[in-house]
Amino acid sequence: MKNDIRSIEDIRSLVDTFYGKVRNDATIGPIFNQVIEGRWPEHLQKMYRFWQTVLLGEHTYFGSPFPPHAQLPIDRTHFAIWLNLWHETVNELFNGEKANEAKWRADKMAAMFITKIEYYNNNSAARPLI
Ligand code: HEM
Repeated sequence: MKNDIRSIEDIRSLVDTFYGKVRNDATIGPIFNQVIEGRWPEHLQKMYRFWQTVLLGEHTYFGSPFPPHAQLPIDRTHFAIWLNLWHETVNELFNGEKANEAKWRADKMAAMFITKIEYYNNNSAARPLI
């Protein structure tokens, strides 16, 4: 029986397993690796803080999630792969309310990112403020 996401150790295991899959994905892996290069440890630390804040209510992430994505060569097909790997990872490791919330939050954030990216692509003069 799988447990729910309850601690920072759970968040680390979720994030590490997920980005392990992301890095190996033929479509989205190279996009991450090109931008992040040798900064994977920092990126993972940041993502622990992000999900710790979102899921555990422990406010360790102070940032703006969208701007780093604004100029990436990504569209809904990339987000579909990202979300598929995220759902797969959450389901493999956890079960419960927080696990469901992790999937729901990612779905919502991805939808918001896609809306913004498509908007900026169609309005080349506009620049993301936040
Ligand atoms: C195919 C889809 C995605 C790609 C290619 C992508 C890629 C990236 C990259 C390259 C960075 C910047 C890393 C750096 O330079 O340090 C980043 C940061 C981040 N991503 Fe994504 N991402 C994707 C989807 C998502 C989704 C769906 C979420 C939310 C659930 C998300 C949340 C974040 C957050 C919170 C950061 C840190 C922002 C900050 O600097 O404070 N990403 N992502």
